[in-house]
Amino acid sequence: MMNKTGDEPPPPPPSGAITARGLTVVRGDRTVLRGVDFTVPAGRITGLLGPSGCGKTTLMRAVVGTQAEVTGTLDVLGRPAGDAALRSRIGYVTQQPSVYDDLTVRQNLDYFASVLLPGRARRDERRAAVERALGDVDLADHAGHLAGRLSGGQRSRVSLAVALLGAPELLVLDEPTVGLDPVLRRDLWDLFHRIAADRGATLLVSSHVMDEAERCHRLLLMREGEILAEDTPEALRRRNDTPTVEGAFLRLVDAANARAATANARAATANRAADHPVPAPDPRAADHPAPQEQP
Ligand SMILES: Nc1ncnc2c1ncn2[C@@H]1O[C@H](COP(=O)(O)OP(=O)(O)OP(=O)(O)O)[C@@H](O)[C@H]1O
Repeated sequence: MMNKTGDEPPPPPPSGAITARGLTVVRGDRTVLRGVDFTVPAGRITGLLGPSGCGKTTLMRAVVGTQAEVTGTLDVLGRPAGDAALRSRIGYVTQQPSVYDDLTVRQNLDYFASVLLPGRARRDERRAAVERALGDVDLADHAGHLAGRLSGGQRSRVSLAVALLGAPELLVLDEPTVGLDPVLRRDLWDLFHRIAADRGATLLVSSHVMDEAERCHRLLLMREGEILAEDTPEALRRRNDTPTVEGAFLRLVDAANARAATANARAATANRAADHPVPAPDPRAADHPAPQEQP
């Protein structure tokens, strides 16, 4: 209830950059996310890990506000997900690099900067944003190269540079390292860490490669539309008594499967009982009570 006298302080903002409670998403006839709860802390790199099809992209789309049929509570940077005020505060890189192959790296950035920071009055701001983004992703030396002639890793970095143009507080990166060789993957992860450390930005990065888990400050482990666990890699390894996050994930999957099997067995027993109910007592029996057992 609002306090009309204004003598009560406003509620504190949620502690995480992202807080989800009972988040549910239906796509077509499928419930893809099933009432999930999670928190993404500010200024850290959170890895969203799980097998293909478990709902990582759907969760990210809900966070950036492009997903329909979302229910539950989802706060992003202190506002409800999808709020118009969040648009310039979030950078989103989809799985498909969204760059124009027939433009140079700089032309791509100039174009997206003109959409993000329109108008003559902002020309200097645009130039500065483009230079900063080129430097952030270490592509200043390739600014004049056609995007279509770049390697996969360089194209990924152009997509990332586009997302960095508006200096977003939250970066949502959907499988940014997929298809890259180990050296390029390591370089990109180093870049993510620099962005988090230098800018204090929050990163939510999805992957289905478990060894990338070790590079994150914190993890959300997903499976079949549910969050199996959220914690640091170290805590997940320790708690599940395994040397790798992959081992922890497999143990959590086994435990979830065992719980599901128990629940299914209980439901089957209840259904059988419903199909073969115990007959109601015959009211006539009350007139002729069964003989009592004698001690
Ligand atoms: N437009 C859609 N309509 C109906 N179902 C969809 C749609 N898009 C995705 N799905 C389903 O939602 C589920 C989750 O998909 P999602 O893309 O979120 O998974 P993911 O974990 O990101 O997978 P990947 O790692 O392969 O990208 C999948 O079973 C998929 O078939």
